[in-house]
Amino acid sequence: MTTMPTATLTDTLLDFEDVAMTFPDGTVALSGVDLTVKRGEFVTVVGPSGCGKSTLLRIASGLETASHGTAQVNTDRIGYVFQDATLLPWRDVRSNVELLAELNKIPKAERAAKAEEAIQLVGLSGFEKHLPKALSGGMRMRTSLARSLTLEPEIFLFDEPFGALDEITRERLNDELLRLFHEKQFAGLFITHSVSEAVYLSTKVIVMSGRPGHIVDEFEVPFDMPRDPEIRFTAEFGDLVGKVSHALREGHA
Ligand SMILES: Nc1ncnc2c1ncn2[C@@H]1O[C@H](COP(=O)(O)OP(=O)(O)OP(=O)(O)O)[C@@H](O)[C@H]1O
Repeated sequence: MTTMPTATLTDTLLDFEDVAMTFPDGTVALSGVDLTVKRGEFVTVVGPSGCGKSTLLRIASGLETASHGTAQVNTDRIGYVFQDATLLPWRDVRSNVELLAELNKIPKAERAAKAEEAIQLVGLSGFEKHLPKALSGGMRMRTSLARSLTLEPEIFLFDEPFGALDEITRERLNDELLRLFHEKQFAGLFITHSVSEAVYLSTKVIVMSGRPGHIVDEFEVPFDMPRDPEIRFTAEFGDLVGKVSHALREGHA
Protein backbone atom coordinates (compact mmCIF):
# COMPACT_ATOMS: atom_id res chain seq x y z
CA MET A 1 0.00 0.00 0.00
CA THR A 2 2.86 2.40 0.76
CA THR A 3 6.33 3.39 -0.34
CA MET A 4 8.22 4.45 2.75
CA PRO A 5 11.70 5.92 2.47
CA THR A 6 13.30 5.60 5.90
CA ALA A 7 16.88 5.92 7.02
CA THR A 8 17.39 2.69 8.90
CA LEU A 9 20.57 0.66 8.79
CA THR A 10 19.55 -2.61 7.23
CA ASP A 11 20.91 -4.94 4.63
CA THR A 12 17.62 -5.06 2.78
CA LEU A 13 17.39 -1.81 0.86
CA LEU A 14 14.25 -2.63 -1.09
CA ASP A 15 11.52 -4.91 0.15
CA PHE A 16 8.35 -5.62 -1.85
CA GLU A 17 5.78 -7.92 -0.30
CA ASP A 18 2.77 -9.09 -2.26
CA VAL A 19 2.77 -5.92 -4.34
CA ALA A 20 -0.05 -5.48 -6.83
CA MET A 21 -0.95 -2.56 -9.02
CA THR A 22 -4.33 -1.89 -10.58
CA PHE A 23 -4.59 1.46 -12.33
CA PRO A 24 -7.77 3.54 -12.00
CA ASP A 25 -8.84 2.47 -15.52
CA GLY A 26 -8.84 -1.16 -14.32
CA THR A 27 -5.53 -2.21 -15.93
CA VAL A 28 -3.90 -4.79 -13.68
CA ALA A 29 -0.16 -4.22 -14.18
CA LEU A 30 1.32 -6.27 -11.33
CA SER A 31 0.12 -8.99 -8.99
CA GLY A 32 1.70 -10.76 -6.01
CA VAL A 33 5.24 -9.44 -6.44
CA ASP A 34 7.70 -10.36 -3.67
CA LEU A 35 11.13 -8.89 -4.26
CA THR A 36 14.11 -7.84 -2.16
CA VAL A 37 17.29 -6.05 -3.09
CA LYS A 38 20.06 -6.23 -0.51
CA ARG A 39 23.33 -4.36 -0.15
CA GLY A 40 25.84 -5.81 -2.59
CA GLU A 41 23.13 -7.08 -4.93
CA PHE A 42 22.50 -5.99 -8.49
CA VAL A 43 19.10 -7.36 -9.43
CA THR A 44 17.86 -7.22 -13.01
CA VAL A 45 14.26 -7.73 -14.06
CA VAL A 46 13.43 -9.08 -17.51
CA GLY A 47 9.94 -9.63 -18.81
CA PRO A 48 7.77 -9.17 -21.88
CA SER A 49 6.76 -5.71 -23.00
CA GLY A 50 3.91 -4.29 -20.91
CA CYS A 51 4.30 -6.75 -18.02
CA GLY A 52 4.73 -3.97 -15.47
CA LYS A 53 8.52 -3.58 -15.16
CA SER A 54 8.45 0.23 -15.29
CA THR A 55 5.49 0.24 -12.92
CA LEU A 56 7.57 -1.83 -10.47
CA LEU A 57 10.38 0.72 -10.66
CA ARG A 58 8.00 3.65 -10.38
CA ILE A 59 6.57 2.13 -7.19
CA ALA A 60 10.12 1.67 -5.85
CA SER A 61 10.90 5.31 -6.61
CA GLY A 62 7.72 6.53 -4.93
CA LEU A 63 6.30 7.95 -8.19
CA GLU A 64 3.40 5.46 -7.95
CA THR A 65 1.76 3.89 -4.92
CA ALA A 66 1.04 0.17 -5.00
CA SER A 67 -2.66 -0.63 -4.80
CA HIS A 68 -1.95 -3.69 -2.64
CA GLY A 69 0.92 -4.99 -0.50
CA THR A 70 3.93 -3.18 0.94
CA ALA A 71 6.72 -1.55 -1.02
CA GLN A 72 9.42 -0.40 1.30
CA VAL A 73 12.69 1.35 0.43
CA ASN A 74 14.95 1.52 3.46
CA THR A 75 17.04 4.51 2.43
CA ASP A 76 16.40 8.01 1.15
CA ARG A 77 19.54 7.88 -1.00
CA ILE A 78 17.98 6.56 -4.20
CA GLY A 79 19.50 7.10 -7.65
CA TYR A 80 17.43 6.96 -10.85
CA VAL A 81 18.47 6.54 -14.43
CA PHE A 82 15.71 6.27 -17.01
CA GLN A 83 15.74 5.49 -20.72
CA ASP A 84 15.64 9.18 -21.49
CA ALA A 85 18.58 11.03 -19.90
CA THR A 86 16.24 13.96 -19.03
CA LEU A 87 18.96 16.64 -19.17
CA LEU A 88 18.12 20.34 -19.14
CA PRO A 89 19.07 21.48 -22.67
CA TRP A 90 20.22 24.95 -21.59
CA ARG A 91 22.61 23.65 -18.94
CA ASP A 92 26.07 22.33 -19.77
CA VAL A 93 27.30 18.94 -18.53
CA ARG A 94 28.70 20.33 -15.29
CA SER A 95 25.58 22.20 -14.31
CA ASN A 96 23.31 19.28 -15.32
CA VAL A 97 25.41 17.03 -13.09
CA GLU A 98 25.14 19.54 -10.26
CA LEU A 99 21.35 19.81 -10.54
CA LEU A 100 20.28 17.21 -7.97
CA ALA A 101 22.89 18.37 -5.47
CA GLU A 102 21.61 21.90 -6.02
CA LEU A 103 17.99 20.84 -5.45
CA ASN A 104 19.15 19.05 -2.29
CA LYS A 105 20.69 22.33 -1.09
CA ILE A 106 24.24 20.99 -0.97
CA PRO A 107 26.55 24.04 -0.63
CA LYS A 108 28.13 25.32 -3.84
CA ALA A 109 31.76 24.30 -3.23
CA GLU A 110 30.74 20.83 -2.05
CA ARG A 111 28.47 20.19 -5.00
CA ALA A 112 31.12 21.41 -7.44
CA ALA A 113 33.56 18.89 -5.94
CA LYS A 114 30.94 16.10 -6.07
CA ALA A 115 30.10 16.95 -9.68
CA GLU A 116 33.75 16.94 -10.66
CA GLU A 117 34.29 13.53 -9.08
CA ALA A 118 31.15 12.12 -10.72
CA ILE A 119 32.11 13.53 -14.13
CA GLN A 120 35.49 11.90 -13.80
CA LEU A 121 33.95 8.60 -12.68
CA VAL A 122 31.75 8.36 -15.77
CA GLY A 123 34.59 9.37 -18.10
CA LEU A 124 33.31 12.79 -19.13
CA SER A 125 36.29 14.90 -18.05
CA GLY A 126 36.93 17.52 -20.73
CA PHE A 127 33.23 17.74 -21.68
CA GLU A 128 32.07 19.82 -18.70
CA LYS A 129 31.16 22.82 -20.85
CA HIS A 130 29.30 20.87 -23.55
CA LEU A 131 25.54 21.34 -23.88
CA PRO A 132 23.41 18.16 -24.15
CA LYS A 133 22.80 18.74 -27.87
CA ALA A 134 26.55 18.46 -28.45
CA LEU A 135 26.72 15.03 -26.76
CA SER A 136 26.23 11.53 -28.14
CA GLY A 137 23.44 9.33 -26.68
CA GLY A 138 26.01 7.44 -24.61
CA MET A 139 27.46 10.68 -23.23
CA ARG A 140 23.99 11.90 -22.29
CA MET A 141 23.42 8.70 -20.31
CA ARG A 142 26.80 9.14 -18.61
CA THR A 143 25.74 12.67 -17.64
CA SER A 144 22.48 11.33 -16.22
CA LEU A 145 24.41 8.67 -14.28
CA ALA A 146 26.87 11.28 -12.95
CA ARG A 147 23.98 13.49 -11.82
CA SER A 148 22.63 10.66 -9.63
CA LEU A 149 26.08 9.70 -8.37
CA THR A 150 26.47 13.14 -6.72
CA LEU A 151 23.86 12.02 -4.16
CA GLU A 152 25.88 8.88 -3.34
CA PRO A 153 22.90 6.56 -3.70
CA GLU A 154 22.65 3.40 -1.66
CA ILE A 155 20.28 1.96 -4.23
CA PHE A 156 20.16 2.78 -7.92
CA LEU A 157 17.03 2.23 -10.03
CA PHE A 158 17.62 1.84 -13.77
CA ASP A 159 14.74 1.72 -16.27
CA GLU A 160 16.26 0.37 -19.47
CA PRO A 161 18.91 3.07 -19.56
CA PHE A 162 20.89 1.69 -22.50
CA GLY A 163 18.00 0.44 -24.66
CA ALA A 164 18.34 3.21 -27.24
CA LEU A 165 22.12 2.90 -27.65
CA ASP A 166 24.07 0.99 -30.27
CA GLU A 167 25.57 -2.37 -29.25
CA ILE A 168 29.17 -1.22 -28.79
CA THR A 169 28.22 1.84 -26.71
CA ARG A 170 25.87 -0.32 -24.66
CA GLU A 171 28.60 -2.88 -23.94
CA ARG A 172 31.01 -0.13 -22.95
CA LEU A 173 28.47 1.43 -20.60
CA ASN A 174 27.70 -1.99 -19.13
CA ASP A 175 31.40 -2.34 -18.28
CA GLU A 176 31.51 1.13 -16.77
CA LEU A 177 28.37 0.50 -14.74
CA LEU A 178 29.90 -2.71 -13.37
CA ARG A 179 33.06 -0.80 -12.44
CA LEU A 180 30.95 1.84 -10.65
CA PHE A 181 28.90 -0.84 -8.87
CA HIS A 182 32.14 -2.39 -7.66
CA GLU A 183 33.75 0.91 -6.64
CA LYS A 184 30.76 2.67 -5.13
CA GLN A 185 29.02 -0.35 -3.57
CA PHE A 186 25.46 0.75 -4.33
CA ALA A 187 22.73 -1.83 -4.79
CA GLY A 188 20.97 -1.94 -8.17
CA LEU A 189 17.53 -2.69 -9.56
CA PHE A 190 17.82 -2.72 -13.33
CA ILE A 191 15.18 -3.22 -16.04
CA THR A 192 16.14 -4.44 -19.48
CA HIS A 193 14.81 -6.33 -22.49
CA SER A 194 18.23 -7.82 -23.15
CA VAL A 195 18.81 -11.17 -21.47
CA SER A 196 22.56 -11.05 -22.07
CA GLU A 197 22.77 -7.57 -20.56
CA ALA A 198 20.80 -8.86 -17.56
CA VAL A 199 23.13 -11.81 -17.01
CA TYR A 200 26.28 -9.77 -17.57
CA LEU A 201 25.39 -7.00 -15.11
CA SER A 202 23.63 -8.82 -12.33
CA THR A 203 24.11 -10.84 -9.23
CA LYS A 204 20.51 -12.04 -9.68
CA VAL A 205 18.09 -12.09 -12.65
CA ILE A 206 14.33 -12.01 -12.04
CA VAL A 207 12.00 -13.18 -14.79
CA MET A 208 8.49 -11.76 -14.95
CA SER A 209 5.42 -13.16 -16.69
CA GLY A 210 3.18 -11.31 -19.12
CA ARG A 211 0.67 -8.84 -17.65
CA PRO A 212 -0.32 -8.84 -14.87
CA GLY A 213 3.36 -9.22 -14.15
CA HIS A 214 4.45 -11.59 -11.43
CA ILE A 215 7.77 -13.31 -10.81
CA VAL A 216 8.02 -16.67 -12.55
CA ASP A 217 11.71 -17.45 -12.05
CA GLU A 218 14.91 -16.26 -10.41
CA PHE A 219 18.52 -16.99 -11.31
CA GLU A 220 21.60 -16.32 -9.18
CA VAL A 221 24.48 -15.27 -11.42
CA PRO A 222 27.62 -17.06 -10.25
CA PHE A 223 30.30 -15.00 -12.02
CA ASP A 224 32.76 -13.02 -9.85
CA MET A 225 32.86 -9.24 -9.57
CA PRO A 226 34.64 -7.30 -10.99
CA ARG A 227 33.45 -9.12 -14.06
CA ASP A 228 35.74 -9.91 -16.95
CA PRO A 229 34.16 -8.66 -20.23
CA GLU A 230 35.38 -11.88 -21.86
CA ILE A 231 32.92 -13.82 -19.68
CA ARG A 232 30.30 -12.99 -22.32
CA PHE A 233 31.98 -15.40 -24.72
CA THR A 234 32.13 -18.39 -22.40
CA ALA A 235 29.94 -21.49 -22.50
CA GLU A 236 28.76 -20.93 -18.88
CA PHE A 237 27.53 -17.46 -19.76
CA GLY A 238 25.76 -18.71 -22.90
CA ASP A 239 24.20 -21.51 -20.88
CA LEU A 240 22.73 -19.11 -18.30
CA VAL A 241 21.47 -16.74 -21.02
CA GLY A 242 19.75 -19.76 -22.57
CA LYS A 243 18.09 -20.72 -19.27
CA VAL A 244 16.82 -17.18 -18.62
CA SER A 245 15.53 -16.86 -22.21
CA HIS A 246 13.74 -20.17 -21.82
CA ALA A 247 12.07 -19.04 -18.56
CA LEU A 248 11.06 -15.81 -20.29
CA ARG A 249 9.40 -17.70 -23.12
CA GLU A 250 7.63 -20.07 -20.69
CA GLY A 251 6.40 -17.14 -18.56
CA HIS A 252 5.12 -15.40 -21.64
CA ALA A 253 3.24 -18.43 -22.95
N1 LIG B 1 -0.93 5.31 -15.56
C1 LIG B 1 -1.41 4.21 -16.14
N2 LIG B 1 -2.73 4.01 -16.28
C2 LIG B 1 -3.23 2.88 -16.86
N3 LIG B 1 -2.44 1.88 -17.32
C3 LIG B 1 -1.11 2.04 -17.19
C4 LIG B 1 -0.51 3.20 -16.62
N4 LIG B 1 0.84 3.05 -16.64
C5 LIG B 1 1.07 1.86 -17.21
N5 LIG B 1 -0.08 1.26 -17.55
C6 LIG B 1 -0.25 -0.08 -18.16
O1 LIG B 1 0.32 -1.02 -17.26
C7 LIG B 1 0.95 -2.05 -17.99
C8 LIG B 1 2.41 -2.15 -17.56
O2 LIG B 1 3.10 -1.00 -18.02
P1 LIG B 1 4.68 -0.85 -17.79
O3 LIG B 1 5.11 0.40 -18.50
O4 LIG B 1 4.97 -0.97 -16.35
O5 LIG B 1 5.24 -2.13 -18.56
P2 LIG B 1 6.73 -2.50 -18.98
O6 LIG B 1 6.91 -3.94 -18.63
O7 LIG B 1 7.69 -1.54 -18.40
O8 LIG B 1 6.65 -2.33 -20.56
P3 LIG B 1 7.85 -2.08 -21.62
O9 LIG B 1 8.78 -3.24 -21.47
O10 LIG B 1 7.13 -2.11 -22.94
O11 LIG B 1 8.48 -0.75 -21.30
C9 LIG B 1 0.78 -1.72 -19.48
O12 LIG B 1 -0.33 -2.44 -19.96
C10 LIG B 1 0.49 -0.23 -19.46
O13 LIG B 1 -0.32 0.13 -20.57
